[in-house]
Amino acid sequence: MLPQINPTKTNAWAALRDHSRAMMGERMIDWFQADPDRFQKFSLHFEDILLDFSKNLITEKTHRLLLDLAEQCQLKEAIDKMFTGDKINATEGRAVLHVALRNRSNTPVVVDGQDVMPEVNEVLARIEQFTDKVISGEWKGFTGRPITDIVNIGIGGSDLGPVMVTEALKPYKKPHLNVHFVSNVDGTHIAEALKVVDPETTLFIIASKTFTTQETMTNAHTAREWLLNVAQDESAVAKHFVAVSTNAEGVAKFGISPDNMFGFWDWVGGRYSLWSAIGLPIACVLGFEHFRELLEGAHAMDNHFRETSFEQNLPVTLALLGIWYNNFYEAETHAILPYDQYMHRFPAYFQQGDMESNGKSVDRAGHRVSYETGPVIWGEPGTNGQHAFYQLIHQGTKLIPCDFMAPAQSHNPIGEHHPILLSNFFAQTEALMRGKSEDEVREEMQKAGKSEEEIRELLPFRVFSGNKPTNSILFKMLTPRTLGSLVAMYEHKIFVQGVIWNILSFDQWGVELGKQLAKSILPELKGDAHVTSHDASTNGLINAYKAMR
Ligand SMILES: O=P(O)(O)OC[C@H]1O[C@@H](O)[C@H](O)[C@@H](O)[C@@H]1O
Repeated sequence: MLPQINPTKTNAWAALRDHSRAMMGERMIDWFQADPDRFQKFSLHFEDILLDFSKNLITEKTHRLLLDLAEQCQLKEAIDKMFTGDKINATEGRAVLHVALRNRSNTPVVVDGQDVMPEVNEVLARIEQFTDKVISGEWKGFTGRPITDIVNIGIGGSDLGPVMVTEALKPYKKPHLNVHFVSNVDGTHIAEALKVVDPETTLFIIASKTFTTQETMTNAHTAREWLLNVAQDESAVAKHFVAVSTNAEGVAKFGISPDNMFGFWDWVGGRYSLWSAIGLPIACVLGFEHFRELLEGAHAMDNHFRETSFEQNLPVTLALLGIWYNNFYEAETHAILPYDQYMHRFPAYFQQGDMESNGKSVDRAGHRVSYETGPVIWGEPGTNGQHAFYQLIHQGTKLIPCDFMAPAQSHNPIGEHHPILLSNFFAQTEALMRGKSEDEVREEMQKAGKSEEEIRELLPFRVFSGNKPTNSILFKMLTPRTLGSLVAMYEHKIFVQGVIWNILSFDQWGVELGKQLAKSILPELKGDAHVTSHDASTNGLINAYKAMR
């Protein structure tokens, strides 16, 4: 169990509250002018990753107080508990050990008196054997042809991680294998996927921790029918379907033999599962060697997180900065803005990672919290975002802390593309920090020959207040290892924030109610009977649907 400390009752919180008041009106640009070492003081390195957090609304005092908060909330003890298999997912009575899945040092990790590493290694070895067979063409479909297409059927954590990683690491993809992802229960999703694949050469991976998820089971049955429609022989299922799950019974019931099942364990949370057999599509299309490098990168970040002082610790630093804005500046959202097209699903991945983890309003004792917890996470790749929503970040009324991420080297160094992309990456954080004063706008307009009247009219619209906080995360190149480290960095950031907010980050009861109600509504949609069992709005909508269909 994690310690239960109300963060608002700590001395550090009170000090931060006073300090935040004293900080009103302070400007980052002045701090940069006053201190030539600000960048050195507020930047950290980890392998090929540089985190520059100097463009934040913090002084050395703020930093110290935030570090005090981490100490006073017993973060160190909490980290040790996670890594040593304590059942910190209290409402489900489970350990939280995605770190064991990528524990490349292979040191024992004990849960309920048993080292989990032999089992972890065994599944990894099976993944390697299987992916080698698929990639080499040794694995054949029901007519003896090798696999050309992999369709992963899963949703939430059983989809978002593999989608994000296979997109991010596309340069490492095996050219003769295509991967498709079907998650939505909307028939359109599977229909469109099936249009472009051939039943003789398609392998379906049914990925579901529980193997009961309605969307996944519905899509899996549709895929099975589609295959059997052509194959006309039940034995084809074994050649075209494999499962990734913790539910062996459910998998067998679906008709997939245990030989074609890759297991994982209840101590792997859905949104932390890409490192487990849920990563099977990743290993299949990138090759096991690249999947292993991804795990190694994450493991290196795990070691950094566990062993480095909070002051030098990347995930802890990101987490504390997030708390600073969330709890002392009333920021409600946080943007993740990768300047890398391959990372286009990275913000969506951490929407689940962060919001499903820290979107909680009761503390670890079950009492309603009196302070803000997890922010809304959102974002799009740069530079697209610049031409869409950056207007609000620059000139809107809301404070939006942003993480800007970019690789120094592109996998596609075509012409001037990468320098242009990076010039935007650097320019945006500079613009957000500096802003543009009235004097600067006036001077610029005068130089452009504008009349005094024009200047007076337009000036307020052309001013940028600046002083907007950003982190810049610059890394050498988007390799499997670096991606593994970046993902683990954000996972640990989420963990640190959950610890400090005294909430439980590893359950997700909030997704249950809608599922329950949908189950009771589904039978009501059959037939023409007028529905009256709900509130007036829900009844009205269901009856309108029945009249329209
Ligand atoms: O892997 P499963 O069991 O099909 O679950 C998929 C998703 O189901 C959702 O209900 C959960 O909120 C997610 O955390 C989970 O990843």
